[in-house]
Amino acid sequence: MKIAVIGTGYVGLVTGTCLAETGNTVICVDINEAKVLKMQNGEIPIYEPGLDVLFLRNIEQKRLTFTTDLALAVKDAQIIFMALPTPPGGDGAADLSYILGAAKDISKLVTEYKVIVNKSTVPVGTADKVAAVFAAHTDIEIDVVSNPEFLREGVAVDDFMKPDRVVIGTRSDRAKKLMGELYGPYVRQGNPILFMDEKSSELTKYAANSFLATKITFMNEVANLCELVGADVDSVRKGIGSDERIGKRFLFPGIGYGGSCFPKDVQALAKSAEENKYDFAILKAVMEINEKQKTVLVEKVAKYYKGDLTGKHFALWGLAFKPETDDIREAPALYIIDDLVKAGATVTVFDPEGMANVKNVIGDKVVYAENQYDALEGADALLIATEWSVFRNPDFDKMEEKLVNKVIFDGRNLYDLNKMIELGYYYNSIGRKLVENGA
Ligand SMILES: NC(=O)C1=CN([C@@H]2O[C@H](COP(=O)(O)OP(=O)(O)OC[C@H]3O[C@@H](n4cnc5c(N)ncnc54)[C@H](O)[C@@H]3O)[C@@H](O)[C@H]2O)C=CC1
Ligand SMILES: O=C(O)[C@H]1O[C@H](OP(=O)(O)OP(=O)(O)OC[C@H]2O[C@@H](n3ccc(=O)[nH]c3=O)[C@H](O)[C@@H]2O)[C@H](O)[C@@H](O)[C@@H]1O
Repeated sequence: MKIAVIGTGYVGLVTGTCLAETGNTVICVDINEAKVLKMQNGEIPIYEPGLDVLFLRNIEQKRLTFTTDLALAVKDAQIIFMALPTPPGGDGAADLSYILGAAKDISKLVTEYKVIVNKSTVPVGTADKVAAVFAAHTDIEIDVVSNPEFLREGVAVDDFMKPDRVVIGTRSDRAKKLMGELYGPYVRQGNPILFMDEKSSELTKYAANSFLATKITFMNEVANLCELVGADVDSVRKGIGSDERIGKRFLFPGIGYGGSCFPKDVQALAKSAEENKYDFAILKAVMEINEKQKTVLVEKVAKYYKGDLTGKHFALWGLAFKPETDDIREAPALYIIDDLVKAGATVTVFDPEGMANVKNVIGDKVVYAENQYDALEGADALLIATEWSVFRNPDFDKMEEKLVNKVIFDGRNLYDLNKMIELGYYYNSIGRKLVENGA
């Protein structure tokens, strides 16, 4: 099939590349000229494991092309995907200006039937709004379909190629048929395509993200309680996760959920409820608790230094909001840096992929180390904000040579408590026993 994808961010580029991989001809459009030029030259603009191989192969086989020319992309496309930003507006509701603006631009270019697919995360009713934009500018028949994306950064290719489910919101049989054909290759293992109406599809996306954010938040609360009562959150996590009704995944406590989606989507769903005069109380609690959770690591640090961090120097491992991505949007590490610097401390950071993006945002607020061990040079303590694999089994001898004190504040529970006792560390993690003085 001939496909156009508008927006080549984390979702658009993965969507375009993976659709090309199953034999479709895909043209991707972006307004960022520098980015498009890069991609035309075979350079991938984001770090996403496994995507580079597919990206290059499909460019080489001429199934995947890039342009800034919307008219060129729209011309032959049977299906047009919009994978555009939906950031929070001033009031927390999703800002639809990218979507509605692109819809208007596309509506002026269509000359025959097309399926317009909204892949961005958008509030209930957006498909109707997009359809209204088209109706205002063209008489050509189109169908607007809601097809939310559930991929996770870091494993996006796998999530797209083998999705748990594909959700397609449309009441048009013609659009249903085309979308069903397009997604056929991705559901061969029996994972379902769930057809539903547009509104249910739009709400499914927000409900999924908000449910997952709630699950994490619940565990963060359990972890905080574990510390107070002397229980171990790892044991509790396994204890409840073995119950299939609860499930093992997304039960890891930490320093608050971050990223470009959970924070904005929970907020947008709460706003949507409010607009419909519904008090979605649990979402308000989730947001409030998550704000608090972002501060727990620095609070532990402050307590250890009796409230005075002036002149202290810290190493921070992990900047990306999660491992295996260079995405730093709403990364807990950024809040930690802010709090430490405000308290008069200095920070040296290391992240395998997120350093360039952080430098663009906060410049020389911190020192950037060449590798994880250099980051420890002269540090009073190490803080861990992201669970990259390279941090899981480090060379503790090397660490000891560089760290001024054997002190670790771990926001991701990477190390075994007995090992920390054996190595003689002060080790403060989330929801687990505090290790100090070899016990
Ligand atoms: N990042 C993720 O893991 C996921 C994101 N989503 C949703 O997908 C949507 C897109 O998210 P991301 O890919 O993360 O965004 P992004 O910010 O990474 O990418 C958006 C891209 O759209 C381009 N763009 C902006 N206006 C344009 C226009 N008028 N024409 C062409 N290109 C334009 C930007 O230059 C940028 O390259 C959002 O609604 C998000 O909530 C859904 C599932 C996963
Ligand atoms: O709509 C989106 O953008 C996407 O949002 C999340 O994906 P993503 O943000 O890439 O990453 P997750 O793995 O979900 O992690 C989100 C945040 O939750 C945190 N988290 C996750 C799992 C866990 O057990 N504990 C925990 O604190 C992570 O550290 C991270 O800060 C969802 O998992 C995807 O299904 C969805 O498509």
